[in-house]
Amino acid sequence: TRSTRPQRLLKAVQEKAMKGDPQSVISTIDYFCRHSEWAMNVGDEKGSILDSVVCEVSPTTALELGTYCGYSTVRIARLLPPGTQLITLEFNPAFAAVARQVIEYAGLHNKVCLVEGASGDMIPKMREMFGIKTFDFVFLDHWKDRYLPDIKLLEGCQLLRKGSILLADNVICPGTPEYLEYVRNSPHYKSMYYKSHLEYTKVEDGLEKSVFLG
Ligand SMILES: O=C(CSCCNC(=O)c1cc(-c2ccc(F)cc2)cc(O)c1O)c1ccc(O)c(O)c1
Ligand SMILES: [Mg+2]
Repeated sequence: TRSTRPQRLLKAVQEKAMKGDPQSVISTIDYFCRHSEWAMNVGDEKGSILDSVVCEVSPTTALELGTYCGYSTVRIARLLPPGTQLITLEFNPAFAAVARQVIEYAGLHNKVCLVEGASGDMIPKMREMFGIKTFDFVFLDHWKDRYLPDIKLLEGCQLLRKGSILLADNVICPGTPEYLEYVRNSPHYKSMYYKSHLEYTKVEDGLEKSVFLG
């Protein structure tokens, strides 16, 4: 049967990237998505903004919602010091299977814990599963209509603390209107928009960074 796009992306990584070298995994995926097949990774342009926010926050506990092929997982984990933990949640088992191999190929499996499941089910289990008190950093990149319910769930489960940083992908394209309206108008968040482009295209998109004020 025909291979899937994530499988073809993984093959490109295994054939062209340097094993154990996160930057070469990132560059290989970006090249594949620009020159072979577009894929919904955060990409290099928004990825640089993601890098700068991760470096600024230097989180000890981080959560990613929506792993896909593991591209942003590798981007985040490569910047985390030893002893820190990135938990990444993926709903789709086929995506998760590819992501595990991309993360492993980059040599970052000791910093990342990939959990398969729906965010709505898994977020309430985070504390008991991982001994997490609160998340310093959350990257939202999963189903766009899950962004708002999931941050309300994070608040409800006391998994955010004063100063926790949320960074949301695709707030323009495909768009997350309810989420944007909430974080930009809620007294519990201070929000700012980083204008950019949809990965590998000239279409406008951007990242929204929101600080939880408690
Ligand atoms: O990860 C998933 C599956 S949905 C993939 C989300 N991402 C997108 O849909 C996505 C889409 C586009 C895009 C596609 C076509 C266009 F024409 C334009 C833009 C770009 C992106 O950057 C994206 O991130 C998940 C679901 C539930 C869970 O509870 C969970 O934990 C995870
Ligand atoms: Mg995205």
